[in-house]
Amino acid sequence: VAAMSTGTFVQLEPLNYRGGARVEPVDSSGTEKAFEPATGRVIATLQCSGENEVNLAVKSAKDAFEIWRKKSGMERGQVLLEAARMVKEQKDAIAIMETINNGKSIFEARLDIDTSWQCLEYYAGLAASMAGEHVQLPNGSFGYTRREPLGVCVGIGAWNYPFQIACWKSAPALACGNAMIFKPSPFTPMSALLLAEIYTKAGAPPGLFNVVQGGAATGQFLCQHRHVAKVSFTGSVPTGMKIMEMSSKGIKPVTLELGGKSPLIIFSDCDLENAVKGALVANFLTQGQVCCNGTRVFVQKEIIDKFTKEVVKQTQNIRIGDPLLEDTRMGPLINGPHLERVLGFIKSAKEEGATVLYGGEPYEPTDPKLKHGYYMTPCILTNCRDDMTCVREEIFGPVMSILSFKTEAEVLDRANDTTFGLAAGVFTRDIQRAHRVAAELQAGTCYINNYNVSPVELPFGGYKKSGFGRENGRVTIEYYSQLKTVYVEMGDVESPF
Ligand SMILES: NC(=O)C1=CN([C@@H]2O[C@H](COP(=O)(O)OP(=O)(O)OC[C@H]3O[C@@H](n4cnc5c(N)ncnc54)[C@H](O)[C@@H]3O)[C@@H](O)[C@H]2O)C=CC1
Repeated sequence: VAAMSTGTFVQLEPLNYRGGARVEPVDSSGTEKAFEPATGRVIATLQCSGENEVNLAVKSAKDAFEIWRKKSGMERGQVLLEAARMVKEQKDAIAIMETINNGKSIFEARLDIDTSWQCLEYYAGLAASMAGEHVQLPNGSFGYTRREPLGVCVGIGAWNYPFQIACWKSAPALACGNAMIFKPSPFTPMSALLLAEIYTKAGAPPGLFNVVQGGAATGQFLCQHRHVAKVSFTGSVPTGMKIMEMSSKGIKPVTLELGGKSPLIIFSDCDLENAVKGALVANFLTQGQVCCNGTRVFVQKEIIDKFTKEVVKQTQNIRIGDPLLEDTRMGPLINGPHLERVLGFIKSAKEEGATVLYGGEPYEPTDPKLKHGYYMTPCILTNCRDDMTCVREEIFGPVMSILSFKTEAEVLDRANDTTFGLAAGVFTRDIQRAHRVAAELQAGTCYINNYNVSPVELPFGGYKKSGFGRENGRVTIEYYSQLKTVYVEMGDVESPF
């Protein structure tokens, strides 16, 4: 599918997927360009799907749902398991596609594909054991519950983890017996198609997983469609609000995975080497474009100088460049406007009195073919205050803000003083403090002595404005199914009439 080196990929096939095959949309609501961030090349001009195409996709998904909902959990699990096997088998090709379209290093893209097939495997396993309850009632009567699918679900994805988001949404949806229509971000239209092809080859009925390309207009057609039962969204807070509002008109349940400005708290009794590594992992994966990043790094006063020195040293060593090269650890940002936005945050940080200890500049790799890519050096800010823009707002780029604190009570207050609540982290050797702090942090995921590890067995999702509903873990079954109660009368009807 994909060429092996940066600057050579050409998109030839249609980018919508409907009824088990790639198709061109029957109508359009405009066009969007997708780039190769490493070179700035346009690699695809998308036809954004119009209302007719969305209607066809929903119709096709509905047909597949009628077949799929009647399968046993075990049968559904077998298809998911085969799909997981194929993702694993095609890991390199999928990772290359992801790197070309997103810009993250091939090293990281491979890790994303690992969590993707693991997610498929995990829900394949759960599919077979989904069941209701039997409840005994007076006089031999009884009731039972059936865990039933919702119907046609819509997944809307962000551009930072295109393939992984498609898997995290579709695996639990399909395991529960739903069909899914997935709309990738128009910046990253490519890799969801590879997943669609895999599902079909693995034995999913045609239409069970359709891909519809487009931006806001296409997303609205999907959310407003009367035969769509649920929307699962990953993206920004403002768009999340719109999704919820649209879905409310149809009383449709939503899962919202939104942004964050997560705190990472480093106590003086920590293992410093691990804390430094943790801070880098919390800030610089995927060029810092990660929703759960721990971008507010609170460091206890006694160790802040030592910690900062080591963080800067290790940040300087991050190899930036062609993301398809094996030893690259940081690629380009997603596009030009986003790079400008991130650099703008650094400018305002300086104006508000922060010190740039390292990085935060546009970067031009030596390879001439990368000249028009969207690279920057990762940035460490110190002398930050809680009221600065760089500390309050989600930057979604490789920018770490270091803040000093004295006491546990103080840092908890400051860490929780945000409208977001996606994740949080604490580094300490004091086991009681670790759990006490984790219990007090207002966040959907709290890491103790690590950061940004997301095993599929654990639920992931937000508190506060970071959203609600969960992805991964057992609990996600609840978000893709509904419970039917069946009452069974064994005696006669007693009527007051
Ligand atoms: N909590 C999480 O799991 C994650 C959250 N994010 C958040 O996503 C944001 C970055 O992603 P972006 O793609 O820029 O976010 P975005 O909100 O601009 O777009 C997300 C998706 O929504 C679609 N969309 C835009 N307007 C729409 C509308 N009116 N109706 C329906 N769909 C619409 C877009 O085409 C795209 O597919 C960041 O704020 C980040 O924090 C990103 C990744 C993971």
